[in-house]
Amino acid sequence: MTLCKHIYLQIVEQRKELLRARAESSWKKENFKDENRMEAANDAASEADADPNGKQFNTFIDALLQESGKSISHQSVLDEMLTFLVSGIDTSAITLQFALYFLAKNPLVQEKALRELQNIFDAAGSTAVTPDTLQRMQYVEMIVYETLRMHPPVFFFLKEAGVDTPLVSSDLVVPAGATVIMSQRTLHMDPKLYPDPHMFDPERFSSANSAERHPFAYIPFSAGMRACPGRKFAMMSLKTTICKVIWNFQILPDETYEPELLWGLSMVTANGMRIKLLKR
Ligand code: HEM
Repeated sequence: MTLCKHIYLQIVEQRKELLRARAESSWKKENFKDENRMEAANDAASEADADPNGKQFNTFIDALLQESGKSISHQSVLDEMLTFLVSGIDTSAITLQFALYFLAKNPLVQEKALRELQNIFDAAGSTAVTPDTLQRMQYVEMIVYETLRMHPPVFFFLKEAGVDTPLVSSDLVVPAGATVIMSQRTLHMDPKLYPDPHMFDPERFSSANSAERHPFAYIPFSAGMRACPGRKFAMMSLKTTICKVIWNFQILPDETYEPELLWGLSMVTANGMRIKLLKR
C-alpha cells in the first residue's frame, strides 16, 4: 500500500507539472506574437506532453486535478485516484495469472484460441492488436469470462440496504440499514446455474449458451450503479495480453504446482503462480 501511495503521488506530481506546462505554453501563445518565441512555447508544450504523435491527451487524473479545490476537494481527488489504482492493478493481475493457469491446464482451449487468432490476423493481414481485431476475439473474451467466473478476484462485497428490501426468492425482507455480504464466487459455482462448475469451459459464455442466463447470475464486476467502472478497460487489457501470450508461446502446466488459495480482500495464491512457456 505504501508503494502504491508513493507511485500515485509521483503520477499526480507529473500530471500537475504537465498541466502547468500546457497552461504556460497557451499563455505564451496568446501573449507573444514573435515567431521564435512562439516556436519555443510550442516545443515546451510538446516536450511536456511527451506523446510521439504530438497529441494532447486529457487523462482522468488531469480532469480531476483541474477540478481540485473547485467542485471537489483536493483530498477527494487523491482518494479517487488511490481507489482507481488499488481497484485496477491487483484485480487484472490476478485474473491474468489464473487465465494463464487455466490455459496451461486446458491445451484444447489454447488451440482453439490460437486458431481464432490465426483467422483474425490472416483476415487483417497483420498481427497488430487493434480495436477492430480485439472486437473479433470472441473466444479469447470467453476465456476471460470463464476465468472470472471460476476465479473472481473480488469474490465478495458488502451492500447496505437503503430501504426495506424483500428478497424475490423467499419471504425474507432485508431491513433498511442492514449490511448484506454477497459472494459472487459462491454464485458462480452454483451447479444449477453452471453445471459441473469446477470444469473450465469457455463455451458457457458463447452467445447461445448465455442467452437464457439471468444477467445477475454472473457478476465478477458487480452490477448496478456501483459496478466496476474499469470493466471495459480491464477486458481490453486482459484480452490484449492473453492474445499476445497465446500467439507467441505454448503455455504448459508445471506438474509439481497446485495453487494454494488465500482468501483475503481479494482471492490470491499463497504460493505464487507457476506455468511454463515454450516459444512458438
Ligand atoms: C478483472 C479486473 C477487475 C475486476 C474483476 C473488478 C471488479 C470490481 C468489483 C466487483 C467492484 C465493485 C465492488 C463493490 O461493489 O464493493 C469494482 C469496483 C471498482 N473498480 Fe473494478 N475490477 C476490475 C478492474 C478494474 C480496473 C482496471 C479499474 C480502473 C481502471 C477498476 C476500477 C474500479 C473502481 C474505481 C471501483 C469502485 C467503483 C465505485 O465504488 O463506485 N477496476 N471492481
